[in-house]
This record gives sequence, structure tokens and C-alpha cells, in this order.
Amino acid sequence: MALLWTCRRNVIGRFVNKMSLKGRLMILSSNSYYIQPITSFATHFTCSQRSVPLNFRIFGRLPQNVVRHVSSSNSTSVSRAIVYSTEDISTKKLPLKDSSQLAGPTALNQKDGRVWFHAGVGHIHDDDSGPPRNGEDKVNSKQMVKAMLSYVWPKDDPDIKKRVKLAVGLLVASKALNVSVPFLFKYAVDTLNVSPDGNILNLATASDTVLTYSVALLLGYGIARAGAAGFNELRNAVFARVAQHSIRKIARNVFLHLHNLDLSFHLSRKTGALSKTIDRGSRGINFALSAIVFNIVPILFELGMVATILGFKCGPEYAALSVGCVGLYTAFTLGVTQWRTKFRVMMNRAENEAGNHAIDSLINYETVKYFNNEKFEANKYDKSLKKYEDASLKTSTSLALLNFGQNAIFSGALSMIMIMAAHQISAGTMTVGDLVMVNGLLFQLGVPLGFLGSVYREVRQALIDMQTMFTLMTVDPQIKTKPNTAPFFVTPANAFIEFRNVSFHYVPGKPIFQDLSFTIPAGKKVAIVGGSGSGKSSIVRLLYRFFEPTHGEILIGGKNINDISLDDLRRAIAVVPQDSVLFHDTIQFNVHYGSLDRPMDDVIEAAKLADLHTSIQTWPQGYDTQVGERGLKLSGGEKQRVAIARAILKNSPVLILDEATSSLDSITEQNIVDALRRATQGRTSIAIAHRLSTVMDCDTILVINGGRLAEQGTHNELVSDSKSIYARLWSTLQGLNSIKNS
Ligand SMILES: Nc1ncnc2c1ncn2[C@@H]1O[C@H](COP(=O)(O)OP(=O)(O)OP(=O)(O)O)[C@@H](O)[C@H]1O
Repeated sequence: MALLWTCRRNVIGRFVNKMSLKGRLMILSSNSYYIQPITSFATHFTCSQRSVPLNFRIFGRLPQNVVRHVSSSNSTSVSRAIVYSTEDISTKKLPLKDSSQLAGPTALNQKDGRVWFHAGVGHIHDDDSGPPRNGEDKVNSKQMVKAMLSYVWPKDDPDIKKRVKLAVGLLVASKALNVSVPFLFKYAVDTLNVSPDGNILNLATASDTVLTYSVALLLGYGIARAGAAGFNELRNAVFARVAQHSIRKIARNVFLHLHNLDLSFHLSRKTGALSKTIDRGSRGINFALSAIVFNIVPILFELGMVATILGFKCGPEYAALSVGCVGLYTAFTLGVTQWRTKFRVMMNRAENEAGNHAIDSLINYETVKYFNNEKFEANKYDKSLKKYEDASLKTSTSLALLNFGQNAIFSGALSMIMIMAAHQISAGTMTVGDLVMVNGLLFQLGVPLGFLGSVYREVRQALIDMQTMFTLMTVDPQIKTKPNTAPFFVTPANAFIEFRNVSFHYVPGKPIFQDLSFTIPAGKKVAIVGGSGSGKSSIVRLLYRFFEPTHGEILIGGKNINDISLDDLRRAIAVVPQDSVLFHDTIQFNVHYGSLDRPMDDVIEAAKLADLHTSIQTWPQGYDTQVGERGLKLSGGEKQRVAIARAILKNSPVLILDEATSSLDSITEQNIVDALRRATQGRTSIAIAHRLSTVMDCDTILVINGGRLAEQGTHNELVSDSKSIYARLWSTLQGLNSIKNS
């Protein structure tokens, strides 16, 4: 059953209108509910500052008017909401009078306190960059036109403006010449057909003047046609720079914007689809602009001219018929195109699906091979291709219908006008030249009209693409530098870190930290250990402000990291992540990436410290060795050493090593541990490791368990308490080592 929620008060952020999400309604108590997402992006489901209705489809039986005043203390829950059944939304809203009348768990047909529901407003997304999410309110047409104009009419670029003006001038000239063509033809025909006294001309006795005059007119006809085409092409050439310039500018801006968005945003999006959004959106601007300025407006302009000429020259019925024909033609075209759009959407979707599948499958080449799943992958790919094939067939068939209908309308109107003209010619009120002119004018009008369907469809698509892209531009990063934040420099001397009563979760209902507190003194080497999934890497993400705690504070140098600019904070921390992903470039580029303005000597020094330099020298191309996509041509250990080298090159007062040596053999690991000891001298360093042997010499070891700091101390202190988690971990490790060595 579909329900309407009206959020009354903003809880977390802005609500996304027209979205499609899946989640489950958690019932905490008789009047306390919250939405538990089951897809990652649904995490972003929030209420609006505005009242925004949203349809929910609940799987299971639900009474008509179900919940009133949904509330919960949980930060991700709806603080206050009213739920109505959809049957009532258009006419009257029927909230329950009393929240005590809430449907109980049985009525909600829920299991273990959960009701599964599917929410959606029926918005068709033909682009799997996904529906708008957190903070993404769809931009409206006005905002879009404004944004579009800012690129084609840039305030600070007179050259572009000049080009736009010139292009419009060329357009008017081209249309004026175009309309003059049938006139010149008419006069040429009349000159050759009718003598100055109004009788049929006998060409055998006609004077040379008649011939010269008609030749001049026909020459003019040719020049006008060529001129119209020439101006048209010139206009395209002049406008090309405007279009390309705006595409480049907007693509750059969107790209930069994407880099400013939160990690959580990127984790919930498909990267391929995002790049498509930029690509399609920026091209969409060009297309929509060109189509509107050089197609739709010119058609209207030409129709106006033709109708006026026909009205004055041949009579109002001609004007009415031609306008009527164009009106019917347009209505038919738009109607059928609208109907056909869904096939196009299906095609796009299937194409994206097939593309995503192909990429995913090829990226996982090795996994596919390890499990002999080539056939399975091919079948899955073929399923998407089949969908594409079906949709593509429907697109072609419906196009045939569109073309036929357009031709039928146009030919019918043309014949009627010709018959009317023939009557007038026989009555002597029109000449044969007039008939030729009417025919020419209508035919000329038919040429751009023939493109109307595809232009309309493409413009609609372009507008959707632009909307997706501009909507993306409206997404505000949740994590950003506060305005007027004063510069703050973390130095090795003040790089002490404190987590103060930090609570955090990625997904509501699954807390990662609860009241986590610890301090890391400046210049000390601290290790964080704990079971897999205990939240060790999450500590790093919180410190780096990739995510924000739901409660508590994180301080560096005695200052809350929220009060430090992201730039200052992130400059102070160098991270060697758990999965080191490299750029598809050379080793040198990848190490240099740690600090692009440092000289090559420093790059080599960092590589030496990371025990990488010797390996690099054994490769034929040395530092110019290509590492392959995501560094796939390097071994796990080599990748880790590149990541360590670039972190060393960054030269930050805080160095974080997240399982930085997990892929190394014992000798290399020992070399690196020694090197890191030197590199971390005088810096604050945090080492996350499963292999406790690598953290034995740390000044403090923090043991995380159950979202809290369970233990802390030096290795010896922790091992001496045989009941400690650390001691148990240590003895397990020792046991494993003795099995290995026996
Ligand atoms: N973006 C995310 N969205 C939802 N859950 C997440 C996300 N990132 C991590 N988690 C979950 O948070 C928990 C802690 O993850 P984290 O990576 O911090 O653990 P860890 O202690 O570093 O684990 P390991 O030792 O296995 O690397 C895990 O259960 C993980 O599944």
C-alpha cells in the first residue's frame, strides 16, 4: 500500500524529491519509528526543511490511515511525520486523530519489528548515475536556463559574446535568403511564362530582355540558395567555439565539484555513470542550445515569415492552412515522440546496464577466471543486450510510424494548397509562378520540420542530461570548511590527537563507535589493533574528516577538526591506506603524487626510505615503468611501497599506516619498519596492524573492541595481563607462528 509521508521538520538535511529508494521501517516502540536503509544511498534519506510528499509502497497489509507523528530520538530518524494513505492524498488528508491508534506490529505485517517497504514516486531515471540523493533537489528549468546562459553568455568573455552575436546575425541572414529563394524562382517562372500585358508568353517571339531578366533572376536564385547554405555553415563554424568552450568549462567545473563531494557520496555512486553524467550533461548543453537557437527558433521565425507572405500574397486561407499544417505536424510529432521516449529510455538503461556489466566483469577478469564463470558473465551481459535489442526494435518501428505520419500530414496539406492554387490559376487570380512560390515556401519549411521529432527528442534528452548534471552541481558536500576559518598549522610539535566521546555509524542501527575516547601525544607512535571490522580504518576516516561523528569531538593540536580548514587538516596527515590504488601512470608519477612540487631527488629519497628504489632500478624502464590500471602491474607489496613512498614524500606531521605492510614478506617488512621508524621520527604516527609483531615497539597500543577503547598500554603492559584481549591476540599469534615454524 502506498503511503504519503509529510515531513514536518528538518532533521538531518534536505530531502530529495522524486527519489526511488528501498528501506525498511523500523518500529522502535508504539510511537517511535525510523527508516532503516537497505541500500547504501538510502542512508541519505532525510526530511526536508520544506514539506515534501513522498509515496511509500509498503509490502504487506497496512490499514488505510496508519501512522501519525512518527518520531524517534535517533538522528537518522524522521523526527516528526504524518503518514496518510494515498487514496486520500488528492482529496483530503486523513491523519489519525490519536497516535495511540497506531497500527500494531501485526497489522503492519512486520517481522522482528521491521516492515519492508519500497518507496518511489515513479520518476523514470534513464541514467544510472542514480536518482538525486542527499542534498540533490532537482534543478528547475529556470535555474537550468540560467546556468546554461552563464556558459554561452559569459560575463567575463567578450570574445564568446561576440561570437554568439555574429552567429545570430548569420542565422537571420541565412533565413532571409532562404525565404527569398522561392520568390526569385516565382519571378523567373512568371517572366518566362507571362508577357508584360498579362497574356501567356510566346518564348519564340519573346524579347532578349525577358531572357536576360529571367537569367538574372535564376542566377539570383542560385546565389540566394548558396548564400543561405553558406551563412548557415558559417554560423555553425562561428558557434562551434562557443559550444566547445562551454562544454570544456562546465565539464571542468563538474569534475572539480565531484572532487569536492564527500567520500560517502562517491561510495554510493558508480564512477562510470558519474563520468557519463558529465559527458552527457555538457554535450546536452551544446545540443539544447544549438537546437533551440538554431532550429526551434528559426522554424518559428520562418513559419511566421512564410505565413505572413502567404497571407498577403495569396490570401488568409493559405496562411491558415500552412499554420494549421505545421500545428498538426508539430502536435503529431511531439505526441508520438513523447510516446517513443520510453523506448529510448529503455534503450539507454539497457545500454548502461550492459556497459556497467562489461566493465565490472572485465575489471574482475581474474575472479571470473578463478571461478570458471565466463559463461555466466556472458549470459548476464547477453541479458542486457537482449533488453537493448528489444528496446531498439521498438524505437525503429515507432520511428517508421512517426516518419509516415509526418509525411502524410505534410503531403495532405501541400496537395490541398496546390489544389487551391490551381483553382486560382484557372480563375486568373494567381500565376504559375505563385504556385511555384507557394510550393517552394512550404517545401523549405518542411526541411527543418522533418527534424522536429528528433530535435524534440534530443532536446528532451539533453534537458534530462543537463538536469542530472546541474542537479549534481547543487549537491552540497556535507563535510566542508566552515566559513571564515582561520589558518591552522599542525606542526610535529603540536600534532597531538584526541578522540573525545566519539560515537559514529555508517548505517543507522549498526554503531561503529560508542563513546570512544583516547589521546595520541605529539611525536608518539601509537598502534590501533582490534578484530576485523572493529572500526580501525574508520578512526582514520573520521580523523581525515571523510565522515563526521554522530556525537563527540575529534581534536588535533587541541583544536576541534571541524574548526580547521579541510585543506589544513588534510595537509597535516599522510595516509598509507589499506588498499593502495595507483594511477595508471609511471612509478615516478605515483610517488611524486605525494607532493607534486618536490624535486625528483626527494622522490628518489622517499623511494629509498620505502625500500622501493632498489626494486625500481632492476626494472628496465626504472622510474618510468608504467604501473597499469590501478597499479595492477605491480605486486601487492610493490604497490604498498609506492603508497608508503608517496606518503613519506608528503612529509606531514601525522603519518597513518593502515595495514601498510600487510602484503610484504618478513625481510621487506623489517626493512620498511626500520625505514618507517626513521621516517616517523619526531612525527605523530598511527599504525593499524593485524600483525602485532609490527607494533610491538609502539609507545602505546590502543585496543578497540565493541566500538569502545577496550585497553591501552605498551606491548609489555598489555601482554602481562593474561586476561587482556591483546594478550589473547598475542598468544594466538604466537601459537600460529610456532605452528608455522614447526
Ligand atoms: N562506507 C561504509 N558504509 C557502511 N558500512 C561501512 C562502510 N565502511 C565500513 N563499513 C563497516 O564499518 C565496519 C568497520 O569498518 P572498518 O573498515 O573501520 O574496520 P577495520 O577494523 O578497519 O576492519 P579490517 O581490520 O578488516 O580492515 C565494518 O563492519 C564495515 O563493514
